[in-house]
Amino acid sequence: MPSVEVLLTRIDPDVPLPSYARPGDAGADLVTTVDVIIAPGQRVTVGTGIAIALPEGFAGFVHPRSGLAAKAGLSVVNTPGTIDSGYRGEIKVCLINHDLTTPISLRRGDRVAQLVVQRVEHAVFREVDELGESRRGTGGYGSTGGHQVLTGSAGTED
Ligand SMILES: O=c1ccn([C@H]2C[C@H](O)[C@@H](COP(=O)(O)OP(=O)(O)OP(=O)(O)O)O2)c(=O)[nH]1
Ligand SMILES: [Mg+2]
Repeated sequence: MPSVEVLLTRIDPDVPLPSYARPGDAGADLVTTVDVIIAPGQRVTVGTGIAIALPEGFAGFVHPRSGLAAKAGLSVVNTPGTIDSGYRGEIKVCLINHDLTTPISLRRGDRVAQLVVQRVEHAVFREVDELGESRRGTGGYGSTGGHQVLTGSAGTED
């Protein structure tokens, strides 16, 4: 796995640094600095205890962890959260409990999300009269099929 040095300071000196659980992992796990109970449907923003300085041309993306998502319904409201290279504040995670009935109890130090560091580029937006043709054209939102239409539909019509 290629690597990039990311400068880091600990806002909270007692929480572990972000770490990759396995050698090929894309995401470094982030912990909550606070104990919190998230009621069904509720959201809460927690600190991770760290601040970073990403090199120019990189961004961090805060993703949920699939295990907690599947087992408990825990996710990130703005998934993935975007950490700009110029941001020097504490990385925070806006967690949500998607479970309809059961609260989620988190303890300080629990790994609640994961940070994926990626190269990014700025687009130079150039307005033109027409866009080039493509096989997909304007088709989207299920235009290729592959799913059953469920009852109680909400969303776009086809
Ligand atoms: O999950 C997240 C998302 C964002 N941030 C921090 C880092 C990011 O660089 C900054 C701004 O994020 P974003 O651009 O998504 O939020 P905004 O609502 O557009 O705020 P701003 O007006 O400050 O850009 O907030 C986090 O700590 N956690
Ligand atoms: Mg912004």
